[in-house]
Amino acid sequence: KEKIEFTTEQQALMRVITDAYNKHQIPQDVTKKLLQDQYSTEENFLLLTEMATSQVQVLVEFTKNIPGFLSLDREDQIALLKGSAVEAMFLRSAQALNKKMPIGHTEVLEERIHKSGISEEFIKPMFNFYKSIGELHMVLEEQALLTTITILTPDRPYVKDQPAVERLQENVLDLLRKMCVLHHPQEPQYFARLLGRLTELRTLSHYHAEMLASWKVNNHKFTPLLCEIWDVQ
Ligand SMILES: Cc1cc(OCc2c(-c3c(Cl)cncc3Cl)noc2C(C)C)ccc1-c1ccc2c(C(=O)O)cn(C)c2c1
Repeated sequence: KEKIEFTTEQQALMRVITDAYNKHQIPQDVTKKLLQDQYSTEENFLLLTEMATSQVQVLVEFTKNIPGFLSLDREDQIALLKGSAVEAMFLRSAQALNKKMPIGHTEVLEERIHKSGISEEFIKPMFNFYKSIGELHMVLEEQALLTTITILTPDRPYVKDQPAVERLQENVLDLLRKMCVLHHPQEPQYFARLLGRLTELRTLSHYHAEMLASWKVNNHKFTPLLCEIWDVQ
């Protein structure tokens, strides 16, 4: 059995990332709206748009706390955020739907996603992904590290200094590998399974581009922040 040891740097990195992940959450007033408003397709779309906009703000704040991120080239920081936003949000919504949300919240949230004008062909892979994340029973630290690894993906479009991003991502990958052995000692393949979800995320983000296009066709409006991060409009 491998004895897991964390270096001082790794312990600091783990604490900074986990604290940031905990600190930046969707505000209660947005989550509360989930239970109040009506269930029309239009109402659901507006609520989801508001959650997505709030989620992007949460994501930007979280990303700024990733050690080394703000030392990257400014344009590369933008390229990483734009390239990873959808994937990080799918991860976060999957984790939200799988965690013990207050009674009834999960069902209401799922219902609103089902009835928001997303066509069936995208609903299926989306909920399959939610299920596959739920089955992993990730601890919070693993969720935070996996989100960080998604953001620090070097081969996003327009990233100029990929090696600089690789160096940051490698530190987080090494830390996640150790965390997986520590929290899932019976499952030697657990780390590989987690990274396999990142491949599924890329597929989902391709579906997402088509989802946005179909919403646009039905003349659905997005917020300026979403238009900017998703290059729509
Ligand atoms: C649940 C959802 C949806 C969402 O985006 C909603 C959307 C998506 C889309 C879709 Cl449906 C699914 N996954 C990712 C995308 Cl990005 N694509 O377009 C839209 C809008 C613009 C219609 C953004 C964010 C959350 C979300 C995340 C975390 C939490 C959370 C917690 O952490 O405790 C509590 N609540 C209520 C959350 C809600």
